[in-house]
Amino acid sequence: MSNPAITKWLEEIAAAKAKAEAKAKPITDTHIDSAVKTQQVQDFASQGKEHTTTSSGAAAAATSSTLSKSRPSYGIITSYNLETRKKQLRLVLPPEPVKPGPGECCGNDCDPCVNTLYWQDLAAYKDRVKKLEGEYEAACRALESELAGAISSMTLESADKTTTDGLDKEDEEEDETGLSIRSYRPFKVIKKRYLTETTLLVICDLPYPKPTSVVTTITSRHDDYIGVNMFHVLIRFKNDGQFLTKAFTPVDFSNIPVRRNNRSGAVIEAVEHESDGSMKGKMAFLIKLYPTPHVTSEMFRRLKEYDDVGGGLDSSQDRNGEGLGVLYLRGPIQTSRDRLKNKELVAPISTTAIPKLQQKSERIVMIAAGSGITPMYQVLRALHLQEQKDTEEVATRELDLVYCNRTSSEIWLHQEIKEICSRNRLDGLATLRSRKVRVQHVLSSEDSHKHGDMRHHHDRHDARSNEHDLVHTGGRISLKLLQDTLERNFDDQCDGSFTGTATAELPNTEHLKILICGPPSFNSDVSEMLTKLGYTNSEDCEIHILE
Ligand SMILES: Cc1cc2nc3c(=O)[nH]c(=O)nc-3n(C[C@H](O)[C@H](O)[C@H](O)COP(=O)(O)OP(=O)(O)OC[C@H]3O[C@@H](n4cnc5c(N)ncnc54)[C@H](O)[C@@H]3O)c2cc1C
Repeated sequence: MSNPAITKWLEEIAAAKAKAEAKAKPITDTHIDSAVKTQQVQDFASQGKEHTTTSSGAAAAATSSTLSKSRPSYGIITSYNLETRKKQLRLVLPPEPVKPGPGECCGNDCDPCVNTLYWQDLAAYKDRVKKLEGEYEAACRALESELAGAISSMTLESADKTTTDGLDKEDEEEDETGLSIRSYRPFKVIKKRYLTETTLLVICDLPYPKPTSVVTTITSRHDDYIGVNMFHVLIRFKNDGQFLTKAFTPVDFSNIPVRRNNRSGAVIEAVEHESDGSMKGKMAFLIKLYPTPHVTSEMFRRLKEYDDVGGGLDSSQDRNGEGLGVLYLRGPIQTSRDRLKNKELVAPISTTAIPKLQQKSERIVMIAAGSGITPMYQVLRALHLQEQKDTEEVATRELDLVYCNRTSSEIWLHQEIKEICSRNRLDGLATLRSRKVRVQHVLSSEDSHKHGDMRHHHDRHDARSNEHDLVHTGGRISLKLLQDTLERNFDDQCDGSFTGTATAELPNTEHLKILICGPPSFNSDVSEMLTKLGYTNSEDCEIHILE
């Protein structure tokens, strides 16, 4: 004969278990990529120890009625002890956050930095533990007073709530693209291709963030700050047990119009040719490879495409350390320097400065070297998207790109930049038609015979479009070149659309934004030159060094 009281207890426990499992299911079946799910669980499991406290009854003999074992559960766990035939409560504390190890901070003063995240997590963890302990004490007291009778549904409710609350909150904070700003997650490498000996294209299986999540501000004419659109992603490797963290700026190849008869040299061609469009809109990185020994380059050389590795996705942290088909990413992130400027600039622009700035024509001068083109490309893409949405007449806008490399074979995104800067409509897509665009290439080690002995060699001139690729050979970026660019001192090879002044004085109707991105020595050289030329941060001139 079964004891009706025990039967009732067991029924209540089964009901509570079913309820908890039903609650757990949507979390386990979240939209996040399976790789991400595994990593989440693994993160929890590996990043701290679970602390358990048991109340009432022999814990060893207890048959626990907890949440699904497929996910970690924290909080007050209710179980039924078959030996003592008594209900018991157990407090399972969440894992304590783990202090970032050496190499987990990339040193670029990111926001948020892993160390900041750790201290925030630790403070939140302490609060959570304090709260849980308080609730546990209250639940134990309630249990003692209720021990003779049926379990209070209130207590169970509270236990369930405590157990899932924290996780629900974390889930709400998930970025819908699958990238997380707080933790590293593994993503499959779906394409690895050497574009040249020193340039590697890596595409991961996650969408490039949607314009709404990263480039919203540029779509509003009221927010004139270009910098908010630029972001990078941290890639973390594990090498010989040590973390190696580096920043990379993703490139977006979705909706780039590439002329069918003019595709040579285009990165997008390398991608689309082989993938039937399946790579479009994915997170792509262009990686500059340095000669051996260079640890970061070596990690990328060892990386494989996921399909070549085979087997199921193993989210082990060592997987990418072994060069297998997974990259651990965290982002999107802005550099702190950029962020500070955002704070400084957004406030005045969003209030009284708006009408004033709107009257001014906008000019952007981008000065890049090597892999420093990637954030500039983000700006070009953002402007391109903006123009696709713009239906109204726009104020006069000008854009200059000065791109420095050693040789023409090292130019990244050459064709893409040409296409995006074209005034023509291609495949039904508007490009930067409303801007006057000039692209200048500075090739320090280019064979001077190739382009003749010219400082300003006019490589291409098409009066029907905005494409004016000027090529300067046989020298690095100079004061003269910068001055000519900023003052629009171009010779008559241009189509006449640049008719600016010949003095360093800015026309008071113009708002100038200068963006600089290259190696540290390049950034400081260009900054010094700008100062010499009289260009400093002011109401009419913003200088952004992206580092
Ligand atoms: C916000 C941000 C975005 C970035 N985006 C990109 C990007 O999109 N693509 C990209 O490729 N990089 C990008 N970088 C640079 C990247 O993060 C690395 O810094 C770069 O790959 C150099 O690697 P490292 O820091 O390990 O080099 P380090 O070993 O610290 O060397 C620093 C520099 O020394 C030189 N050097 C070192 N070893 C050698 C060698 N063997 N031969 C020749 N020169 C050498 C190189 O100029 C190198 O950059 C970005 C950096 C930042 C901060």
